[in-house]
Amino acid sequence: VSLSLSPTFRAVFHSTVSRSMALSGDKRDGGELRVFVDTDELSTDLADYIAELSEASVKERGVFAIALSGGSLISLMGKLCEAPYNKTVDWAKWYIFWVDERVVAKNHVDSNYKLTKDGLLSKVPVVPSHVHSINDTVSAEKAAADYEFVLRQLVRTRVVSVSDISDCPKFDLILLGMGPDGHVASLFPNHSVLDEKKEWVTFITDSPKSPPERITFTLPVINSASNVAVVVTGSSKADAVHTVLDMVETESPLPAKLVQPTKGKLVWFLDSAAASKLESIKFSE
Ligand SMILES: O=C1O[C@H](COP(=O)(O)O)[C@@H](O)[C@H](O)[C@H]1O
Repeated sequence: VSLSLSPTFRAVFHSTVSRSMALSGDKRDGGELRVFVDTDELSTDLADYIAELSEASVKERGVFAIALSGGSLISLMGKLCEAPYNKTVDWAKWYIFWVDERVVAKNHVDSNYKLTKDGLLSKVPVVPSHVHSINDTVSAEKAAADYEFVLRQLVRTRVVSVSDISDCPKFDLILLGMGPDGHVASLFPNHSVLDEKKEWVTFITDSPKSPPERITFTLPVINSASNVAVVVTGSSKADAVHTVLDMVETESPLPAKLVQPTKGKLVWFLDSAAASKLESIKFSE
């Protein structure tokens, strides 16, 4: 696909740049790629995407269980706080979780909870008791165990669905960002946590990105979701995007490449800077 960013092409650009991604060695149809001219257009489509999934899930199950990452994702979700979404989304039916969290106080500048509260949750009418953040008064190990316990209760009562092929929770939507090193959630390259198969929530104390202590959903939980979106912007991530989506051989796969929902739907949202090194997409002025 060769694309140009001419004004007449803009509308076509974000709606038709879609290709089937082969995400593993087998022949599964892997997912959808959406590329946007800029972060503003990406944010608009992301808000639509989340609102549509929320509506479908509330219709089907009566609730919407969504797990959020921190980082740049939260400001990219900002349009949800504006019209029409602030009024049309059924916020009272949302149950909110964190895919990963830094083990710091909830009012600490590094807290993913604080970021989300300031940037999103304080601006829309979510129900406080539906917001499930970690216990910030205990060790990383205990915080992960406590969080998994809470999750197990909510799976038991079906606030969060359960996978029909494993005992894992099946979130209606998991939203991920990706770092320039290819990490997603707090799953970092070459870290043993990538091999965790039994736990739903685990912890690390040696994150290469500060702060060192974090809790994170494991890959089996992420890959059991009904929908997973990976939202990536900026040129600093273009190499990692190319490595993952163009399936460049690496000694060990980048964590983002291991995001392969077993039965769910995967969508990558990229701005043109993040997509700039993709082989099948050429940009010109
Ligand atoms: O440390 C983290 O980084 C990733 C990526 O953040 P971004 O700012 O580069 O988008 C984020 O998804 C994760 O939740 C966070 O803990």
